[in-house]
Amino acid sequence: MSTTALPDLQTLRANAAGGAPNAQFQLARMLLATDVDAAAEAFDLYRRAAERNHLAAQVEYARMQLYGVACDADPLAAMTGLERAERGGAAGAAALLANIALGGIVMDRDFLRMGQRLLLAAKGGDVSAMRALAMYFGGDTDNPAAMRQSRTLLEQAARAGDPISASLLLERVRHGEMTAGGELAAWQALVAQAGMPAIPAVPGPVPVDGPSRPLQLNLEPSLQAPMPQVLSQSPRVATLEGLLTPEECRYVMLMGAPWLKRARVVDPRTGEWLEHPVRTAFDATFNDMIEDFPLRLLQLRMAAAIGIDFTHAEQMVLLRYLPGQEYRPHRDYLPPQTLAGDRPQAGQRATTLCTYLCDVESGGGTAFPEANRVVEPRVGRAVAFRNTDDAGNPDPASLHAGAPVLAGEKWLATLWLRERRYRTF
Ligand SMILES: O=C(O)CCC(=O)C(=O)O
Ligand SMILES: [Fe+2]
Repeated sequence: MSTTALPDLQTLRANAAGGAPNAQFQLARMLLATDVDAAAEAFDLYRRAAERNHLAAQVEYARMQLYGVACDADPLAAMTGLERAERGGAAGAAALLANIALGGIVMDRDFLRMGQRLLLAAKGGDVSAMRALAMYFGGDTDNPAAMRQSRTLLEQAARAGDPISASLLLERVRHGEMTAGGELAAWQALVAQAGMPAIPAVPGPVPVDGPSRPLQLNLEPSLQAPMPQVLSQSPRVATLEGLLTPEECRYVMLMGAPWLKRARVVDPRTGEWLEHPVRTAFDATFNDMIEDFPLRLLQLRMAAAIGIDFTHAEQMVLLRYLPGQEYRPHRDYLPPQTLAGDRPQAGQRATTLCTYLCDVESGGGTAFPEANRVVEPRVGRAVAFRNTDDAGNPDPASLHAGAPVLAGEKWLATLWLRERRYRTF
């Protein structure tokens, strides 16, 4: 990141109009950060700078193409642009390509190549890649070398200004999984400055202090999931214990917390989104821009655990319930108007997977009245249920509710899985 002061807007505009790629890039970035209506202008500026071989502009231009900002989404064009930027040495391009590859739509799900790309990106200073590798190595709590590597990567990302990494380090210290070093105050300052919300305590395993094994970067085993335990056949309900690790739960909460707002529901008669007493929690949607490599990788595991490909998943939703908040009995399948407006070719929300991200002091179970079962929230546990019958028709027996939280907080990640592919990359 450049430490030199940015030129003023007028000078930038003049230089950008004169065709200077760096001015075009900086102006586009400034416009996107300050003016929601300037996306089209920024897109054009990035395109022009990208054509003149400005690497960071190539990455940002491709990002807009990938997410369909100020243009129709074009993942294939994004990939081509990113490969060009990667060849030029853009760390951000390598990280984004690894992200795209996880979808397995426009690129192969080549886990070895993804790992290499993350290493390259992290070496080049990309904080999202550092975080992704830190999460991967941090899963190996009985290998001291892996835990050291994980910590080093998080520290690097925190030094580069990433508040998520700083929060992850602080959570490890908070739960005695790691001793604080001299940078503790810097992490705290970073987290405070970013306004990171507090998350509930989710203690993880304390790393062992034994002999180290050699480090390996093999992402594929990250997809291994616990076996579903069937609770009911009709409606079809199953639970999965330990689908996410405690640190992954923290990760999901930290990534989503800044975006939480009062939840709304679809009016089944009009298809309109409304605030309603039926759902009184706070929610946040992990849109494409938030969905980084670790978030996509853990969704891949969640979907695979119930035999569905990740690409069928709608954007994951984070829910946070305070005492008294609940989600009254409802069904997850979409009314025809809503379905028609949101990728109808993907079909119904055939399956729901809810993963509890923390323990709840009291209350907050997920109730299935037709099955006479209640699933209690437990950190890392998931409950999966079918919303349609075998013929694909909405199944009214899929009725369920999030019971009121009585004490503590309930944080939950919900994945709604369509019958067919929903994602574009
Ligand atoms: O909070 C719960 O336990 C249920 C959540 C739910 O029904 C949903 O997210 O669709
Ligand atoms: Fe639901």
